[in-house]
Amino acid sequence: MTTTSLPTSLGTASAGGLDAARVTWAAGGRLILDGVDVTAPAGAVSGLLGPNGSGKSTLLRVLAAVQPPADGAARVAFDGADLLGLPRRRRARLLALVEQEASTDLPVTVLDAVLLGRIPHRSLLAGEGADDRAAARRALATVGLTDLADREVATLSGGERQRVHMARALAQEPALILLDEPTNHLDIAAQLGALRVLRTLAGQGVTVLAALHDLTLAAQHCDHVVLLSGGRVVAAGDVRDVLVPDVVDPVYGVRTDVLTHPRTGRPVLTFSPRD
Ligand SMILES: Nc1ncnc2c1ncn2[C@@H]1O[C@H](COP(=O)(O)OP(=O)(O)OP(=O)(O)O)[C@@H](O)[C@H]1O
Repeated sequence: MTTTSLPTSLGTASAGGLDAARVTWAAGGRLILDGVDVTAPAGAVSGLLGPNGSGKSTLLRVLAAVQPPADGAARVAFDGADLLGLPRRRRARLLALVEQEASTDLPVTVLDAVLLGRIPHRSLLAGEGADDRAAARRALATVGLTDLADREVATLSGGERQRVHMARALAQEPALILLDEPTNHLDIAAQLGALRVLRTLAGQGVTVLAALHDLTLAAQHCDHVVLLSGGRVVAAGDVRDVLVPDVVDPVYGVRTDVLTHPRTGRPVLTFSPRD
């Protein structure tokens, strides 16, 4: 496992944000997450960055209580509540997880798949109501899938499926959304569309934490980033502080040049092999 000892400036979660500390997870006798502290401020888009295998997906799954932390020292607070200790149904009303390889082979229509996001909001024995269908339709419209509502999910392209996952999470109307590579499979316009949806959610006060591989995309669209390497946080904070060669180069084993975006003034990163 790679470990790096770069300066870490942890951002501070504002009230209502995600604030996790000492998150550890192990598998096969190996420490995959090694005491991770991560914050995601409310009303902001936070990016979770790091090389392949650095622990991004694992961290998102532990934060979402899909897999338990390795020990009781972990604390995952959201809006002041102990997220891991909440009853499952209450947690499902608060948080949505959009996974990278969510199962899509069920013989269901796009609309039915998105309606699954409404389950936490329904009483146990009730079927879906008009409110649920309206929320699902809104979510489909937001990701541009209205015309595909009646198609079977199994017949969709990779990018269309990715948008179904996003729509299901939107239909859930969460206060915290965790996304694993939400731009995976998406063309450039669709990537911008997905990031625009996240920005809109943040504008509504939702806490957004998204694992991203594209550092320039993160630099353009994230308010705050957390960089993982070898299961540890090596830096966190404003993109202009974290996405700099001194931090990025040792983590990714590349040479980074940072340019300035002609329209936004934000960093654009280009990479060369390290000689
Ligand atoms: N159940 C498991 N058993 C053994 N090792 C695991 C398990 N789950 C994850 N790992 C290992 O933990 C490490 C972190 O995996 P994870 O999927 O969290 O990384 P990631 O940063 O999301 O990577 P990528 O960018 O490639 O998606 C990897 O080395 C992976 O092989």
